[in-house]
Order: sequence, then structure tokens, then C-alpha cells
Amino acid sequence: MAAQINPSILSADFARLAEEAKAVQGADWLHVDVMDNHFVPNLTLGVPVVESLARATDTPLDCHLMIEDPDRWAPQYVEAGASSVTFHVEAAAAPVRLAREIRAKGARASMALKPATPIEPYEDLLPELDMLLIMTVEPGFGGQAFLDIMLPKIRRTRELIGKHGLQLWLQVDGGVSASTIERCADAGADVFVAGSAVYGAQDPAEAVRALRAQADTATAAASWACDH
Ligand SMILES: O=C(CO)[C@H](O)[C@H](O)COP(=O)(O)O
Repeated sequence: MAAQINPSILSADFARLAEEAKAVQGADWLHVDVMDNHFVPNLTLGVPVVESLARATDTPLDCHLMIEDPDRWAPQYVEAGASSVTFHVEAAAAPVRLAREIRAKGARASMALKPATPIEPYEDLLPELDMLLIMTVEPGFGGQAFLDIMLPKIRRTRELIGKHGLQLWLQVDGGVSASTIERCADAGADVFVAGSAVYGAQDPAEAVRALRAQADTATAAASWACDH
């Protein structure tokens, strides 16, 4: 599978979201950062904006809920038109039940880990998921520096996915750019969220293509991909 590039609208112009969605034509998904000023110290958008965005673009929406009480809210994002919904394990009361509910409603279920959250306690949850998101910055803001110390966690997660023979995608989010994407792909990521590296570029659609090409080249040379 080719690397998937998901531009993060956190770095887009919120007054022109429909145009900004079109500016990244060719992106695999549009990454929608939902923040509630409780789980993270920032506030962005909610269900009504996702409903409008889903009508405005053909690119599927990958909603990343950086909010408290995702057990209550995540199903509403599926109903609003999200094709993939990510909740944080640190915030979910019943992650297995929630993943099953998201899937039953017809979306891909994904779970996110903050930088300080290890993967090992959640190994048994992996079969319940379509994607696992490893945060490579502290969630809350775009434009932060990539945390290199997350690379072993990405590598370990890729090993666990292989060990269980699972198909789930491994997404990274935060500080992903032309200078860091190859390290992420080499470690085992196959879905890449990029905010400032895409929307800060002169030609966002070209930035998506260039990032994908870089990731594909790094993946082709990576031991985790060669072994399978
Ligand atoms: O979830 C996020 C922050 O919590 C954003 O998706 C992420 O930071 C993307 O921005 P950038 O690529 O500029 O780091």
C-alpha cells in the first residue's frame, strides 16, 4: 500500500475551510483536529463544522478527537460524516466498546496515544482497531518540533502489528515534514498527518505528492516492509 498523507486542517485557514480542503486534492484523507480546551489546551471545532466539511469535500474525513468523554461524542462524528474517528485512550472510559460502536456505525475506528503513553498495555486492543495513532508531539498545537524519542514506540507498534498478523494502519501526527517523514516510514508508520508542512507550502497539493514519494521510497527500503 502506498503511504497515505493526511493534511491537518489545524494549519489551514479556518475561514476558508472548503477551499483549503480543495487545495489538497489528491490527499488520502483530510485530518480534522477536534479540540475541547480540556483534554488539550486549545479549542478548535465540533460536530456542525464536520457536517459542513463533509458536504464540501469528497476527500474522506479523518477526525482526531482531542477531547474528554469521547465515549459520548465519537459516534456523533460518524453521524456527521467522518469516515475515520480517532479517540484518545487516555480519555476513553471503555475503549473496546467505543471502537466497536464506531465500526458498527460504519466508520474506521482508531485509537491515539499521547507521547507519554506506552503501547504495551494496549496490545490486546489492537484487533479492535483499524488504525493506531502515535502522537509525535504533545497534542494541542501545530508547528511543533517532531519528537525523535517516539521512533522506538513506532517501531515497537509495527512489531506488534506484525506479531498479531493485523492489517491496521499506523498513523503518526506532529512535526511530520520532508525532514522527518523518512524516519517515521522507516520505523513503521504508513499514514502521515502533516499540517504546517502541507498548508505552509506554496503548493499544498504538490507538498502532499512530495511527502508521499519520500515516504514510499523510505518504506520500500525499510526492514519491516521487506519482511512482509
Ligand atoms: O494533532 C495535532 C496537534 O495536536 C496536529 O494534527 C499536528 O500537530 C499537525 O501539525 P504539524 O504537522 O504542523 O505538526
